[in-house]
Amino acid sequence: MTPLLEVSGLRAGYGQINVLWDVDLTVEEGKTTVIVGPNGAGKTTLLRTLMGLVYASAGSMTLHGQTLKGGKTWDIVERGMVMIPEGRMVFPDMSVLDNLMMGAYPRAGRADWETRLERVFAMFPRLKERRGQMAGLMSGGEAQMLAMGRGLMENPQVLLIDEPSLGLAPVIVDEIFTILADLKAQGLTIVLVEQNTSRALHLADHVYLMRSGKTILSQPAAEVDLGHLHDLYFARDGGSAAVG
Ligand SMILES: Nc1ncnc2c1ncn2[C@@H]1O[C@H](COP(=O)(O)OP(=O)(O)OP(=O)(O)O)[C@@H](O)[C@H]1O
Repeated sequence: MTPLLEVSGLRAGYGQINVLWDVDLTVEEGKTTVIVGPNGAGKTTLLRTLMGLVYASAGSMTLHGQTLKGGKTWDIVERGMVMIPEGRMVFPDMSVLDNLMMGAYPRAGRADWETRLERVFAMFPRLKERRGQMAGLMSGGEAQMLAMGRGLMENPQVLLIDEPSLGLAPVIVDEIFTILADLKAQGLTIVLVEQNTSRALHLADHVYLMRSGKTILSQPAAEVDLGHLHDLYFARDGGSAAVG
């Protein structure tokens, strides 16, 4: 069976700086793929390249067997792939409800948006309570939930989510991971970038470790030896970016 998302020999970067070096990644439908790796390994760059936000200079990336290369972000969202970026990028001067409705603008998000809004409110009751509040006034955890809710309003088949637990209190992290587990149980395909390795491993079907712009380990989650993963994670080596 063709994987839902397949990346092979991917190179990408910013201007003259190459960050990703021959990255390979296979994401099976309905599975949760977790990407871990130290700061600067290129995890965010990989997600941004998949979404057409960073230029891919070599290699291939396909969604449902069709190339993503050269695709516009808007079109990639229409094709069912949605990214929830790191840093809870919400529109601070818009209400919670208007932020959520931004997710209903792409064509993929327009059909049945009322049903999806109800589902998002059921998943995140706090967003329902605060639907009239300006998003800029929300706590970090609420803003993360809003960013996730907006992504879900886009009706994704594949959800790319970048460090959702970053800087949040443990109790909020628990909530976020419970929601991710629910989404997984509903059959959503998830690609999760996370520094909280042990939490992420509980959710994962497959794990990739990235270092210095390369995927240096690819393993079914059930086979991952956490000690070995940590050794690879913290091993000393050179920098992550090079002029290429
Ligand atoms: N807009 C940019 N312009 C130039 N270099 C960038 C840009 N964004 C990221 N980089 C560089 O690309 C490399 C990989 O960064 P990236 O954010 O992808 O790593 P990461 O694994 O997601 O790290 P973190 O866990 O800290 O978020 C870093 O060396 C970073 O400085």
